[in-house]
Amino acid sequence: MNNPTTMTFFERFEADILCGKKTITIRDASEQYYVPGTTVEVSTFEDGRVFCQLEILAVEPIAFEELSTFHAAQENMTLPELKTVITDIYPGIHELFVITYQLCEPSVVTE
Ligand SMILES: CC(=O)Nc1ccn([C@H]2C[C@H](O)[C@@H](CO)O2)c(=O)n1
Repeated sequence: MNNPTTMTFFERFEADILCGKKTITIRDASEQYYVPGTTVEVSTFEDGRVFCQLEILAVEPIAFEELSTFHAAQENMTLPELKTVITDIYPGIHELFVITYQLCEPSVVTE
Protein backbone atom coordinates (compact mmCIF):
# COMPACT_ATOMS: atom_id res chain seq x y z
CA MET A 1 0.00 0.00 0.00
CA ASN A 2 1.59 3.28 -1.11
CA ASN A 3 1.72 6.39 1.08
CA PRO A 4 -0.50 5.30 3.96
CA THR A 5 -2.00 8.17 5.96
CA THR A 6 -3.07 6.31 9.10
CA MET A 7 -1.38 4.17 11.75
CA THR A 8 -2.75 2.26 14.72
CA PHE A 9 -1.15 1.56 18.10
CA PHE A 10 -2.28 -0.60 20.96
CA GLU A 11 -3.88 1.66 23.55
CA ARG A 12 -1.29 0.73 26.18
CA PHE A 13 1.37 2.66 24.22
CA GLU A 14 -0.63 5.90 23.90
CA ALA A 15 0.77 7.65 26.98
CA ASP A 16 4.40 6.95 26.03
CA ILE A 17 3.83 8.31 22.51
CA LEU A 18 2.13 11.47 23.74
CA CYS A 19 4.86 12.27 26.28
CA GLY A 20 7.67 11.61 23.79
CA LYS A 21 9.14 8.54 25.52
CA LYS A 22 8.36 6.25 22.56
CA THR A 23 9.83 7.53 19.29
CA ILE A 24 9.86 4.43 17.10
CA THR A 25 7.60 1.54 16.28
CA ILE A 26 8.73 -1.76 14.81
CA ARG A 27 6.34 -3.32 12.32
CA ASP A 28 6.14 -6.15 9.82
CA ALA A 29 6.50 -5.83 6.05
CA SER A 30 2.83 -4.90 5.59
CA GLU A 31 3.64 -1.52 7.21
CA GLN A 32 6.89 -0.74 5.37
CA TYR A 33 5.28 1.73 2.98
CA TYR A 34 5.13 4.78 5.24
CA VAL A 35 6.83 7.69 3.52
CA PRO A 36 9.33 9.90 5.38
CA GLY A 37 8.12 13.49 5.49
CA THR A 38 4.45 12.58 5.57
CA THR A 39 2.07 13.01 8.49
CA VAL A 40 -0.19 10.18 9.62
CA GLU A 41 -3.31 10.19 11.78
CA VAL A 42 -2.86 7.85 14.74
CA SER A 43 -5.64 5.90 16.42
CA THR A 44 -6.00 3.08 18.91
CA PHE A 45 -6.08 -0.44 17.49
CA GLU A 46 -8.78 -1.45 19.97
CA ASP A 47 -11.47 1.15 19.23
CA GLY A 48 -10.16 3.42 16.51
CA ARG A 49 -9.99 6.50 18.74
CA VAL A 50 -7.76 9.14 17.11
CA PHE A 51 -5.22 10.49 19.61
CA CYS A 52 -2.45 12.28 17.70
CA GLN A 53 -0.65 12.90 14.45
CA LEU A 54 2.91 11.72 13.78
CA GLU A 55 5.41 12.84 11.18
CA ILE A 56 7.25 9.88 9.69
CA LEU A 57 11.01 10.48 9.83
CA ALA A 58 12.45 7.19 8.56
CA VAL A 59 11.55 3.61 7.64
CA GLU A 60 14.45 1.17 7.89
CA PRO A 61 14.57 -2.62 7.58
CA ILE A 62 15.95 -4.61 10.49
CA ALA A 63 16.22 -8.28 11.37
CA PHE A 64 14.75 -9.41 14.68
CA GLU A 65 18.23 -10.58 15.70
CA GLU A 66 19.63 -7.06 15.16
CA LEU A 67 17.34 -5.40 17.72
CA SER A 68 19.43 -3.72 20.40
CA THR A 69 19.18 -1.83 23.65
CA PHE A 70 19.20 1.35 21.51
CA HIS A 71 15.91 0.32 19.86
CA ALA A 72 14.48 -0.75 23.21
CA ALA A 73 15.30 2.66 24.72
CA GLN A 74 13.51 4.35 21.81
CA GLU A 75 10.49 2.17 22.66
CA ASN A 76 10.84 3.02 26.38
CA MET A 77 11.40 -0.68 27.13
CA THR A 78 14.18 -3.06 28.04
CA LEU A 79 15.46 -5.25 25.22
CA PRO A 80 13.83 -8.42 26.67
CA GLU A 81 10.52 -6.53 26.99
CA LEU A 82 10.75 -5.32 23.38
CA LYS A 83 11.56 -8.80 22.06
CA THR A 84 8.61 -10.25 23.99
CA VAL A 85 6.22 -7.58 22.65
CA ILE A 86 7.35 -8.18 19.06
CA THR A 87 7.25 -11.96 19.41
CA ASP A 88 3.71 -11.74 20.80
CA ILE A 89 2.50 -9.48 17.95
CA TYR A 90 4.50 -11.10 15.14
CA PRO A 91 5.26 -14.73 16.11
CA GLY A 92 8.21 -16.24 14.25
CA ILE A 93 9.00 -13.10 12.23
CA HIS A 94 12.56 -12.12 11.21
CA GLU A 95 12.09 -9.26 8.73
CA LEU A 96 10.95 -6.09 10.48
CA PHE A 97 10.92 -2.33 9.85
CA VAL A 98 11.87 0.41 12.27
CA ILE A 99 9.57 3.39 11.75
CA THR A 100 10.95 6.55 13.36
CA TYR A 101 8.51 9.39 13.98
CA GLN A 102 8.00 12.64 15.80
CA LEU A 103 4.87 13.87 17.49
CA CYS A 104 3.08 16.72 15.71
CA GLU A 105 1.88 19.51 17.94
CA PRO A 106 -1.93 19.65 18.01
CA SER A 107 -3.21 22.41 15.73
CA VAL A 108 -5.00 25.26 17.42
CA VAL A 109 -8.39 26.14 15.97
CA THR A 110 -9.08 29.88 16.02
CA GLU A 111 -12.29 31.67 15.19
C1 LIG B 1 -2.04 -4.04 14.29
C2 LIG B 1 -0.68 -3.91 14.87
O1 LIG B 1 0.20 -4.69 14.57
N1 LIG B 1 -0.46 -2.92 15.72
C3 LIG B 1 0.67 -2.62 16.44
C4 LIG B 1 1.91 -3.17 16.20
C5 LIG B 1 2.95 -2.77 17.01
N2 LIG B 1 2.74 -1.87 17.97
C6 LIG B 1 3.84 -1.43 18.83
C7 LIG B 1 4.22 -2.37 19.89
C8 LIG B 1 5.67 -1.99 20.13
O2 LIG B 1 5.79 -0.83 20.88
C9 LIG B 1 6.13 -1.66 18.78
C10 LIG B 1 6.86 -2.81 18.16
O3 LIG B 1 6.09 -3.63 17.41
O4 LIG B 1 5.00 -1.24 18.05
C11 LIG B 1 1.51 -1.34 18.20
O5 LIG B 1 1.30 -0.51 19.09
N3 LIG B 1 0.49 -1.72 17.41
